[in-house]
Amino acid sequence: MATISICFCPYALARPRVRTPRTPSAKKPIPPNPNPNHKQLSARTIGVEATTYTRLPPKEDFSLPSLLDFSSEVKLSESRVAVERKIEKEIGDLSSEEEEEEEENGVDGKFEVFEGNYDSELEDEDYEDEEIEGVRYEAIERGKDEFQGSADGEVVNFDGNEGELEEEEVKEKGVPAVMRCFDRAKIFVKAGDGGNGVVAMRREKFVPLGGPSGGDGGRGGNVYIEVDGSMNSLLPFRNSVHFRAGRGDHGRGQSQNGAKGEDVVVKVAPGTVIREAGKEEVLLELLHPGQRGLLLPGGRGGRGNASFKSGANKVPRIAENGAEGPEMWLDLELKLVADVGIVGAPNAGKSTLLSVISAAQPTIANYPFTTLLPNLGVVSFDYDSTMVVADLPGLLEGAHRGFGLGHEFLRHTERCSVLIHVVDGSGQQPEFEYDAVRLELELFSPEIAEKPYIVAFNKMDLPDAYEQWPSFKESLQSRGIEVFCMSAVKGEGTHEVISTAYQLLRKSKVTKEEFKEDPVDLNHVADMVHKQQTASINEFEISHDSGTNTWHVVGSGLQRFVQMTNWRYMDSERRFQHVLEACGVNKNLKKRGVKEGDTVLIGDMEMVWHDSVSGPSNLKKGSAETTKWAQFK
Ligand SMILES: Nc1nc2c(ncn2[C@@H]2O[C@H](COP(=O)(O)OP(=O)(O)OP(=O)(O)O)[C@@H](O)[C@H]2O)c(=O)[nH]1
Ligand SMILES: [Mg+2]
Repeated sequence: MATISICFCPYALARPRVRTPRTPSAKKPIPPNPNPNHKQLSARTIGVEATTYTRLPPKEDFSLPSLLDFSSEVKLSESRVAVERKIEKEIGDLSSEEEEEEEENGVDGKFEVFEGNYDSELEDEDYEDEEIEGVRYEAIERGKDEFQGSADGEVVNFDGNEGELEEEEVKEKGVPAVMRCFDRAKIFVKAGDGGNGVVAMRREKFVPLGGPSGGDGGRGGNVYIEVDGSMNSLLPFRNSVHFRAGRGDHGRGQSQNGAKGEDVVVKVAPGTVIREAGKEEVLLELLHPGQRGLLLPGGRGGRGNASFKSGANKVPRIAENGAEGPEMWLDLELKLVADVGIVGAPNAGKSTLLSVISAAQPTIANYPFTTLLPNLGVVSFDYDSTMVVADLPGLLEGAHRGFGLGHEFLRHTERCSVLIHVVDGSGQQPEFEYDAVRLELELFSPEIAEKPYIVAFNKMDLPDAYEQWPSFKESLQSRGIEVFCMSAVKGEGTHEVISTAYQLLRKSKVTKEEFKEDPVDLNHVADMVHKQQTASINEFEISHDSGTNTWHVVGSGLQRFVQMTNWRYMDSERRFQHVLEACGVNKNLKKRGVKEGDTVLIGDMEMVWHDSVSGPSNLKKGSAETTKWAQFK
């Protein structure tokens, strides 16, 4: 008689910035740059008011002793740190250490297995040591842990994988963590495993031969993804990375099925784009608050022995493990959903404008990069006419090469329909400032540059701006650009700016509605996973590693069958042999020339092939060949 061997194998797998003095008396001439192409840094002092920066001074300027002597010199890195600290404080415990890994969702798994009280005659008939014609595999228990899962409730350990991925993550240098995490996140989601089915026999007074009564395991919890209108960043994912749905309860005696595992809902901000980690293809794009989709369906519960009862096998001693819930790492990227985006050089007055036109209270201060993260505000005109406006961090010349901060956030304008370009009218060269920012937008994305926009010439309350306005206006108008003047601080002229933006928005909305797309299916990822889960057991591929005499049988249906086989029960092995025979694995292997002693790998299972010497005459009543096994679903 042939020996069968089955063994389990573990599855592997500062920039410095110069601030000009604020008091007129402290004005210092800006040193000429030796580079003729270098345009003068528009850093100047206007009373106690703003200084607009359109570019960072070249590095060598910082080593000039004359500049180092400035008593009022402030380094950007310092101001950035200060502002960052402030932001971290605002968002509460975000600066605290990384959260401990969540507790594993495993179930203690203390369930009773009822066995016994079955007809001894049946036992003799059904459970004699039978043989099947052809080949057989022998189980070798390689590690206790692998088996423990099926009996005691699995505690699934993902640490290996997670660790690897986290280690691989390359930290972007130069961008503070709070900014990196504002609109990007990497999360791990896992649907719950199904609960195990059990073998139990009904033992009741006056009910002789009660028969099998082992209940099925409960289905694992699902992972849902939902758009939460109150969120406007992905910062919460900085502290919680792992989302695991609950495991289904195991079945119990008296035909009691296990309860379904707890679902988990991952809440994201409107405008979040979801990709599988490391891949380009977009899985989901979530735009509207309240949208909800099923991301990963929970694993099926394993069947208990009551489900295996049939005419030919009245007392089955077999139960399945619950199916493992699917898992994946996801890259989340947020592109804010705002109707209007305010862009411009640092310190131009963008946040001031937002604070005047909406109830938003962004931080406003007379230094560049006050705004480190985009701010959103809602502008209401009437009861039903509102628009969402985003104030973005300032843009510098060279932003596309990584200068300043604004470029990091330009992608948030991708979803805006209209842009308001704020120019600091009191700057030395407002037109140059305008052109520099415009160029950056074009370099970032031609699509953004094509969006309708208006120019708002700000700080008209200052004499310098007032003086420069006529020439600026003339120059831009001659280029066909719509330009407005305003004083954001005083709230003068802002209404014209914002109403024009609203008119443009309405126009673009009308055009967009003409091309309305079909409603999006948010469950398609789950459908894809479900399709994989229900793949036919007959679909598999066999590959051969001639060097090591190893055969790999790959097929998701077959692999799931192997994972759900609970070797603890005596009929499991017979069913296993039967299924491999029935789905054609044995036949295919023989056809491909498998030899005695070769290793066959199916999923996590390692088996040794033995040519059986037994023939058809060895088959006995109740053997795997004659027993009708419940179909594997
Ligand atoms: N006089 C005058 N000052 C203004 C006006 N608008 C803004 N400011 C000042 O300009 C400075 C910068 O304003 P912010 O609104 O923080 O500028 P910002 O464009 O948001 O700057 P970043 O966030 O650093 O890019 C502040 O000191 C404001 O008080 C204005 O219309 N007139
Ligand atoms: Mg700002």
